[in-house]
Amino acid sequence: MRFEPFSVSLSESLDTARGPIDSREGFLVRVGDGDATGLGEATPLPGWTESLDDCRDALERGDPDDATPAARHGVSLARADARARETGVRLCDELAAEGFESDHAADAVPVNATVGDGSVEQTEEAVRDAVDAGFGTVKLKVGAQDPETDQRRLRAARAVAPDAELRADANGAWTRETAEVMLDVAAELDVAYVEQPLPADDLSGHAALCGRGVDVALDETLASHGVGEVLDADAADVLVLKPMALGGPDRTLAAARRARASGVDAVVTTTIDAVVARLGALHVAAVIPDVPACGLATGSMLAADLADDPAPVASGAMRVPDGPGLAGDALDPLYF
Ligand SMILES: O=C(O)CCC(=O)c1ccccc1C(=O)O
Ligand SMILES: [Mg+2]
Repeated sequence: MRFEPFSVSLSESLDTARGPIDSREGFLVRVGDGDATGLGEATPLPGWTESLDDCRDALERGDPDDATPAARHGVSLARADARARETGVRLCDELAAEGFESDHAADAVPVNATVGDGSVEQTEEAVRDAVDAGFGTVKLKVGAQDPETDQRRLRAARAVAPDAELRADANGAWTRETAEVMLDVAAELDVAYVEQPLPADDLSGHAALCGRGVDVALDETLASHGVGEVLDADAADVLVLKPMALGGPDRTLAAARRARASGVDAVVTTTIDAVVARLGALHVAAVIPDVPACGLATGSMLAADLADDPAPVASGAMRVPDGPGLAGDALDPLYF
């Protein structure tokens, strides 16, 4: 296994209730050689994964595990890519063959637009742009400002996007009292789900919010408590699966399977990764039958990427690249 560091900047910072995300640092991971070379990416984001230092240490020692999910993701993705390339199939077909309920992966995945925190006017403009670009689903970052401003932002979004599926992601910012008020407003505006309304550790608080007329999705809680605990606590209607935070494509599909078996839906998103991990997440999403819109439309947030995007967003969806592996020969310059 070989790895090398990279850094990519966002063209505009993504403002969230946990602060802005301005750039992403990580490692490109390679395993094998020749036609059986596989490519992976380890791009840690503290809060969801280990630190950059701990990620590098785990890759250097060659022993990434569940305590270093980004490092494990890099290696697991590279190995799966190598297997797919050796077999001559798309990564998603290789992953499907390894066992979801179907052995058939989709050719395209619906994706949501991601609208960062901002003024009511900025929010309105970004939602309008997303609808004009063909997105059927729009996710708003909320929780950084006062609840009244977020309510105005949600109302403005609904007004300019009457037919869109709206979602809101509070990144754990609210108290239980604020969350109750905000979920009631979200229900009135027919918001599909509110993601991480309460801090990650508040399993019982989230369980109490379920059934208020708007679905509850959990993201950060999965990184700290794991899928089993969340499902056992009936704390979510939807799981937000980030392959980088869960330790790789294999772990992500296992989580999706467990969620579906419990009647809980699963969407796949990125931690705003570079092209390799973004494509990996796209292949994972393609394996989940009838996956709802996923948070994978994050490539356009990067000022520059490691390679041209082989799966650009068009009309609110991403086409899964032809294989073999992640993207056929489109990423050739990154393999060596
Ligand atoms: O889900 C999306 O639309 C994009 C991804 C996203 O919001 C995100 C990106 C980086 C870190 C955290 C998050 C998050 O979902 O909270
Ligand atoms: Mg989230």
